[in-house]
Amino acid sequence: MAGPLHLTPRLTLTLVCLASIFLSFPYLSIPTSLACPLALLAFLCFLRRSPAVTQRLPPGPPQWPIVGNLLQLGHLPHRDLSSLSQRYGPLVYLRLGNVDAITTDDPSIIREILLHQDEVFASRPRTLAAVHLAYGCGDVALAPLGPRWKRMRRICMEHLLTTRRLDSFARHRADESMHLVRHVCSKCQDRKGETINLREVLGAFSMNNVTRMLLGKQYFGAEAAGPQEAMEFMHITHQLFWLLGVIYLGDYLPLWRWIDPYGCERKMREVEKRVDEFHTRIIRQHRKAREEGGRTSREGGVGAEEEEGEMDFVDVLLSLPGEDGKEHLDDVEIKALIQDMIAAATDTSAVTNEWAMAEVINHPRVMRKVQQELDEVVGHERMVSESDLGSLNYLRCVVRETFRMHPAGPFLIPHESIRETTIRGYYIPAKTRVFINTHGLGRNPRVWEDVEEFRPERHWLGEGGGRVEISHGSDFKILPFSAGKRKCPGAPLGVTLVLMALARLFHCFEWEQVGQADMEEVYGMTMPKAKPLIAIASPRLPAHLYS
Ligand code: HEM
Repeated sequence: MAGPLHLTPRLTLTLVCLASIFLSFPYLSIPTSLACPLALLAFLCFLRRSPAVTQRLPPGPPQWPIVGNLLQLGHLPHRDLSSLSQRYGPLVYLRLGNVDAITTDDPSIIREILLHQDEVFASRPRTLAAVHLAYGCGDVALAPLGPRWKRMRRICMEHLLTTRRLDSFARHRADESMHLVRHVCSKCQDRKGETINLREVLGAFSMNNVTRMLLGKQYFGAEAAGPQEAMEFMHITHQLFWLLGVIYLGDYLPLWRWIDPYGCERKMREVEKRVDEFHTRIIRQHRKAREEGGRTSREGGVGAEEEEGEMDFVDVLLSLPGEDGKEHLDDVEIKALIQDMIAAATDTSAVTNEWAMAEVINHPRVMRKVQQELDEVVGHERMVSESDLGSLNYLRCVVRETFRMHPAGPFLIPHESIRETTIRGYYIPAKTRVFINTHGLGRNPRVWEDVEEFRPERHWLGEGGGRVEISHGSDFKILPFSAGKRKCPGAPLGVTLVLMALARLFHCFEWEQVGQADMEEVYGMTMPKAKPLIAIASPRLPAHLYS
């Protein structure tokens, strides 16, 4: 099939295409002398693809040689894929470099993938970021389907994220909710009218809640671990999120991986090393504390069950037996789980809270209704507590609407098929990458009316309609925590952190927008606002409640 290579129109197109990648893709820039031989080699591979297979694939946009549809993905790929879905239908096929991919924003196709064919589609691609930043895919979130993922997920479900364990941290969460209120209060009382950077405030709230559970430490605030450690921790986690979110060309065109002109893989290795040192230190400190205590749980003469309830996650992991009769889990397994808990829990809830605050502050009508509900359910003589959250149905609609418009994971975490299959008669090859476009789903005009309008009432079940659920329903029209084997195991905790922060902030303060509302997003593993949310707060409850 691949004859002698003249400068045919197709080859010319190929080379033009390569030139445009070098110009347009931030992680590629290679000398032309290297580009040409690579281009020819990749071009031959392209020509060898069987047209018979392509014919049975789902519809999709025409592909460029070598890069396929990579150039169609800009800096907001979820929006680019939505446009393709609107044009080509509910199931779209793409060729991203040498990777087969499908995307969908349609509830029935999503149900097919996550429910009916969960066995086929519940794996993960082995990306370079996952290899470097998740201990060789040895964690839960980025691990391919298999016995190791199953075991690690079971540890999460049976030992870390159980209702009993999460209940045992309720006191810490209550402390952190009060700390959140005081943090904001200090800004509006000392310097009246001072603007508040809600990204910082909400980021610290999520981070402290997670590090208290995980490491037994608060990182920002009164009992903080120390400014240097906190800064280091924040810096590493930011780098980690950024690298996990990057669409790295080396994952799609491995031939060019070694060029890495912007040093992306080098950065991954650097962060990998720093993260590993950080985790090694945490484990060492915990082991030392356990040795000094001379036991596996805290002193004080309480019963073993009660003591175990007070262990932080690292303590729990250190106390678990390992595989094949080993006395303990391997350090690498513990580190991979610590890594997952930090990465999966902090950013998701902080990003959701910032979007919800931005939308509500931008819609004074919604803010009044949220506060009216809080005043009815909680009143003005006490703070909101976790037991109130189930009764705040309008606030729950606000969170649902936030997830519709601003899902924390715009593509969930991309799935991968383990074997070939068909969907609606279309052939889907093995190892196809699956981009379930939750951003596109929430703004799909075939599913929702007035998609750009923030209107929590659309989720209202009516008086006596029961509690508004925040995770997905059987209609798959909204999917904040996914479904099936890979669904988020931290959803109940995530919902509590989101509802609690919002309830406290709207119950305790009036909010005023600073400048123009700005609702632009940036793409990443999570999808934050492009600019941090800045607002002005003033207290609305009696002064003694803030002290
Ligand atoms: C508002 C908060 C949260 C949101 C919106 C969220 C959302 C998600 C989403 C969309 C996924 C990917 C599911 C898929 O690929 O199909 C996921 C996976 C995961 N989440 Fe969450 N999450 C949140 C909070 C948490 C918390 C608090 C924890 C743990 C403490 C957690 C732990 C995990 C883990 C371990 C996975 C990987 C599951 C697997 O691959 O088997 N998440 N989450």
